[in-house]
Amino acid sequence: MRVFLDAAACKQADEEAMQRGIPSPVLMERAAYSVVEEIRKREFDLSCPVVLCGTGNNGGDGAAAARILSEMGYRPRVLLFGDPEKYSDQMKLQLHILSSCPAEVIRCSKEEDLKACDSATVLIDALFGIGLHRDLTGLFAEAVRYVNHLDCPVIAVDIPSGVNTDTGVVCGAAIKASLTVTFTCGKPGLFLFPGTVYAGEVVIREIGIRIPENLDRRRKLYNVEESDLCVLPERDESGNKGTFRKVLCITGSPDICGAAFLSAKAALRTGVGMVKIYTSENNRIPLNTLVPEALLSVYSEKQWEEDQLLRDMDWADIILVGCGLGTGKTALKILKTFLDHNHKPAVMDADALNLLAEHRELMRQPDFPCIITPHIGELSRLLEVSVQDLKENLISIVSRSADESGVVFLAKDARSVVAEPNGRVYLTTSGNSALATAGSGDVLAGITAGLLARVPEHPLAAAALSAFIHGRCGTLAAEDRSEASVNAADLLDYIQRFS
Ligand SMILES: NC(=O)C1=CN([C@@H]2O[C@H](COP(=O)(O)OP(=O)(O)OC[C@H]3O[C@@H](n4cnc5c(N)ncnc54)[C@H](O)[C@@H]3O)[C@@H](O)[C@H]2O)[C@@H](O)CC1
Ligand SMILES: [K+]
Repeated sequence: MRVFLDAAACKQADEEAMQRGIPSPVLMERAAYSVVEEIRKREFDLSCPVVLCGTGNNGGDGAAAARILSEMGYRPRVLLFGDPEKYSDQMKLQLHILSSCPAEVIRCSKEEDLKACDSATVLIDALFGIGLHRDLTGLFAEAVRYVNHLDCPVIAVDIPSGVNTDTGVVCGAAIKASLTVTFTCGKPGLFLFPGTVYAGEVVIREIGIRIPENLDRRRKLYNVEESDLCVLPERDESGNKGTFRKVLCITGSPDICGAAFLSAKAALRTGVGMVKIYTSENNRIPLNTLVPEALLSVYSEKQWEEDQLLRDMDWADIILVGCGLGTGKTALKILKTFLDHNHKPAVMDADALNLLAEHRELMRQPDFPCIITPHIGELSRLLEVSVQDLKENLISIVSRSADESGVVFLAKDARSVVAEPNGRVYLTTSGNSALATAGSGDVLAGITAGLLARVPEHPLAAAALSAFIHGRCGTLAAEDRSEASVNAADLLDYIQRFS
């Protein structure tokens, strides 16, 4: 499991390191040295390294890196930006040490000064790090645009200047780096879009700063790695299909069958013992053909009976509701019955959430372990928050909503966010654009229900691991095909690697 910290948590970690007695210049020396090491490892042409320094400690890292390069025999050129009166103490100290080294230092005060970057063979971006707190304007923004047109490797120190550490949002303009050397741990902005595109390759370097124990839980994000799959229980060699639990999929509708197929098949591939699909009678023949392994319980729109659904719910250990369910009158009756009577761990997806958004009187804290799996559009309707706002503040909105609603959120986006009420928040980085295809969400819902069947008492683990597995399936499928040509049904073939 990796951990990402937001800007405030990084500052707290820095301060605690200094309180433990590690002086700031020591931390800065390690930070700068690790940047130089990563650059040298890649054998870039170092005949003309150019370093852009801002006024804060990120600039101090840049100045220290320039000094280390000059001590190694290179001839760096250092471009200083911003008002010298605003230099941080560490920046002043680093400039003082640099003054006795054979490095060319240029103070940039106008656009024309940017031409000093033209001969760069490697460019080190140390304008702003985690201390960025407003949009780039004036010469800072000009410098960023200028650098982004140069044809040389660009190495960002800690984070590409202009990228918001917590959200990945570009603040006016941002450096497009080929490599980012970041310190201590990942920052969300390096993995969220669009920041991740600006960061290029991300290397995390230890510099002797510990992750604080007493962090506000919203400041710390968890990131699933393959090794975390070990939390899933071993499969019982002597088990029967009952051992591996029964999932009821309340999915599909008179006009939609594919969602019922994809979610049921994904649950089966994840290791569920038995799947029953409760669906419209129109889907009987195609589902019998597509998923012969699943039991079917079909209803007629004209003669819908609550008792049949209640019996099926009673049969199940885990319930998945919503994929392709529709939002008509029968779908609403089905959802009401589910909400009124369910006590089993459940996953709510797609139309179950759309119906909730339309019939807000149905919303209440569930008294069963519940995961909801909305995409951004569904989340926007459910929370009555704009898509733009969600895109820019997904982590904070989702974690707050999980606290307020008492359900585990798996908010699907290019980087999915999983949050449990008053608990951990996960950021998923395993996906790619292959997952942005119709039916992909149904596969995810099925995997989530399948994992919930394995760890019914741990909905957070089920949600976080399913987002990870789904993302990995997208990556593996794209390796065999291409990101553009992967279809949702293709993802089913890769679930087995993780089951
Ligand atoms: N002990 C520490 O604190 C360490 C800090 N380190 C480096 O220090 C960085 C953080 O340093 P700081 O907190 O000084 O912050 P930054 O160096 O990121 O920048 C802050 C400075 O930029 C100004 N500023 C912010 N946004 C601006 C904008 N849009 N336009 C113009 N000026 C703007 C601020 O007023 C401040 O003067 C880290 O990212 C990392 O690179 C590393 O050396 C590791 C140790
Ligand atoms: K930077």
